[in-house]
Amino acid sequence: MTLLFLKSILAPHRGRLMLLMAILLLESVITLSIPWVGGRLGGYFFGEGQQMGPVLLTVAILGLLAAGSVLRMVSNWLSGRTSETILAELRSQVFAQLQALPILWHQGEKRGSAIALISWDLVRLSDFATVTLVQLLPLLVTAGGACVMMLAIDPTLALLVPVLVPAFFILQKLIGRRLRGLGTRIQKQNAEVVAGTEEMLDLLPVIKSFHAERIEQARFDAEVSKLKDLTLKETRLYAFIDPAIQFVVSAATVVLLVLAGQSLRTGQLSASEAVSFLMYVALLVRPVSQLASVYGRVQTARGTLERLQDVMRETPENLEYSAEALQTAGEIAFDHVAFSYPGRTPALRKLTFRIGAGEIVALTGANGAGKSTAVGLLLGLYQPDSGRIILDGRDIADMELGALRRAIGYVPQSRYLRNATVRENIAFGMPDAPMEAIVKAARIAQAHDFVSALPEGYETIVGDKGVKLSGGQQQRISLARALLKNPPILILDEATSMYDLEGEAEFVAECRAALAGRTVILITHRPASLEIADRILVLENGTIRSDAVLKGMQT
Ligand SMILES: Nc1ncnc2c1ncn2[C@@H]1O[C@H](COP(=O)(O)OP(=O)(O)OP(=O)(O)O)[C@@H](O)[C@H]1O
Repeated sequence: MTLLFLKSILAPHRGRLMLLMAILLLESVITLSIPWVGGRLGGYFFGEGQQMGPVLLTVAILGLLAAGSVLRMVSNWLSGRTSETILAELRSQVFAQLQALPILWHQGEKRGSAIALISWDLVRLSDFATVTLVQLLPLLVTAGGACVMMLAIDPTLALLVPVLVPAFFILQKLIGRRLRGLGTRIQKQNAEVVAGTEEMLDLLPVIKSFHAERIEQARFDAEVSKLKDLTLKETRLYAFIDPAIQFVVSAATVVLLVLAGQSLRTGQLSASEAVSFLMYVALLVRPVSQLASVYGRVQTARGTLERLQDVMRETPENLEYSAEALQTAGEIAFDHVAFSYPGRTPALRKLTFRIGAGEIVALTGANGAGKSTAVGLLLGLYQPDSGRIILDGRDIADMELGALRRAIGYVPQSRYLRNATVRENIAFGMPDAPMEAIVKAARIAQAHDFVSALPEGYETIVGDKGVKLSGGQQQRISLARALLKNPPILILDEATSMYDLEGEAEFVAECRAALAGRTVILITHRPASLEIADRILVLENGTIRSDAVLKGMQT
């Protein structure tokens, strides 16, 4: 299962990986030929007659070594390049998938795990593919080739094989069993550490004001300590693998040395064969040790692959849309809509109301009454458990999600600003918006005056999440952003809750003209904002408590 998934990830890079493997295989063949030539040279010094003279043999060895080095340079470069390409592609795919996954999926996820996946886990995975996986066959060829050559030189070596192979296998099994699962646990714990850091940065003003640094530090240190313990477990295993394998291989080397010495003494082996044999023994040590760590790395990579697979196999939202689908008059109807968040009591209960095209409706009610949830359903962020939401006579479930969202301008309760200029924040999702339109939207949202007074006006950087602006200023920019989109439907979720009274009054005064011809849902508790509305819908406990038409307002 994981193997198939790995295959699908690597499929686009098969050509490069194959080329890399071919170069490594060639390098293995060259490596394998060196002891053979070395044997001839050694034999010469022991007085054996050789077809080639010592100079030629030395040149041949140097030539082979140089060719090996050149191949290694090429393979290093190609492996690095392929690794970076795979990493960039995987990061892009995971980012796209994370953006397309429903909000509810993200809410069910551990904080920080997505960041850990993109920043850390994927690096391990691309390294695994381009180093560990690609090296596997060349390593086997080098190790196997050395064994075959040794067997050809001295078949008594065959006696060792039944002893060594099971020993190696048992060692691998023992370690592999322990490493399995450890990779996944390390990956999860790493996500906790990332999440802790992220949360601390988010909460820093609160942490400082509550003087909670020590408590937060202790909480973070506990997570780091857990990660350290897990990583140490892994390090201990790797620390054990290498020397253990080295010991097995060295012990075998000693036995082989004795066998070779014995054979040389009895004349079964010629001097050149003995030298070649010893060089093959020496050659065997590195690939066998590396093969041992390949096994460990496979086990840890499995954890990362499973995590990646979990994310990638989730069904993303379909955000494709055609331009024509954007046309809407803006008549909205909720028809017996029910919805519960996972594991919670119903947030909406048979919610039924209608908003005419071009109407301005205030949605009000106590905290937790379900106002934001209703809006979330209209935006297609969540799907109703039962009932229908109808836009211009069509169930939104049958509409293209992208088209639906393009038709709605939404100012959420939280102010989502990015660390960019005021202009870029207002032109969010519309990077080519003309400056006049940006200024016009800012004027209606009562943002223009304060923005103009900023040191660099519309080019002023607002800081992370808009931290260099006041709450009300951030809110004005969020509102300007939604107005710039010029959507047929506008949803303002407490969009003016942080406006000062004057700013709100000015917005309200300009609002009627600015919002004319649009369907507007205002979620608000503020009397001034309620004044803009043609109708007030009061929500209580997930359903409509009252639906009042404000006659005086209908002009
Ligand atoms: N992501 C969520 N997961 C689980 N429950 C949620 C989630 N968001 C809201 N709820 C619950 O759903 C109910 C409705 O919440 P909602 O945010 O829609 O209320 P609201 O009317 O917008 O409140 P407020 O005036 O405080 O903004 C509440 O009981 C709330 O606890």
